[in-house]
Amino acid sequence: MLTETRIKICGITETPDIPAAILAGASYLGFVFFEKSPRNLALNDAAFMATSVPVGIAKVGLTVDADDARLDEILAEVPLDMLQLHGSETPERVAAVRERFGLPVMKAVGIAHEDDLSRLDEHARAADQLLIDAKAPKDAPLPGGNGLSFDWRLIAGRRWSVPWMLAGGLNADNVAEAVRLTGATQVDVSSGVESAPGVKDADRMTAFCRAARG
Ligand SMILES: O=C(O)c1ccccc1NCC(=O)[C@H](O)[C@H](O)COP(=O)(O)O
Repeated sequence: MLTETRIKICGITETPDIPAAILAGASYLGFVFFEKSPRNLALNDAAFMATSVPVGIAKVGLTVDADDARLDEILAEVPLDMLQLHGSETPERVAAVRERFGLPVMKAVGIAHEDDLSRLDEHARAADQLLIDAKAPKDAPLPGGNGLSFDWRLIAGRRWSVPWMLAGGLNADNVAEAVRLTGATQVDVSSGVESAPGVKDADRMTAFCRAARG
């Protein structure tokens, strides 16, 4: 059976990005709560934006090594459907966040070499979904959203016990090949659909979704 590729557009920063991303074909929208990011959202802005997301489109809150107090603060204001943990959270921390906040958790795992793959297995035991991303270089300003890809052959033919999403440096020109090589049924993009860091571009979102679905 053919399944349509599900798409997450991460780093939504403006309210008009929401209908543009949904019209393009996104099923998940990512809201970044990380101060160092050009896509960081103030809680009141995110809360306002969340009101314009229709039911059926998942609002994903991205945090980096956030403690319980920070997650409490975010969730008190912003009605999210899923948390994306994009720092160095352990499987134990992932399990604790699921338990305490009662939301599905997607754990981002950075891949650069074969050695990194064991972390996917460990996190598959704790998280609801995996987000398989490029490992950020040591001197990168951000732990994700850098527009860098990894060698997709590292995960070709591999499967995990939970749903997973391919991320890292995807764009309209390479996503079809990435899906073909890895067998991903879900993909995530941020920089590849921007005209500048933090500025989403409607035409790029449309081209990306079209290419992802072949
Ligand atoms: O987008 C950010 O600014 C960001 C900051 C801190 C951690 C993660 C961040 N973004 C993650 C993503 O947007 C995606 O989930 C993924 O890394 C793909 O990003 P890109 O390579 O830019 O498509």
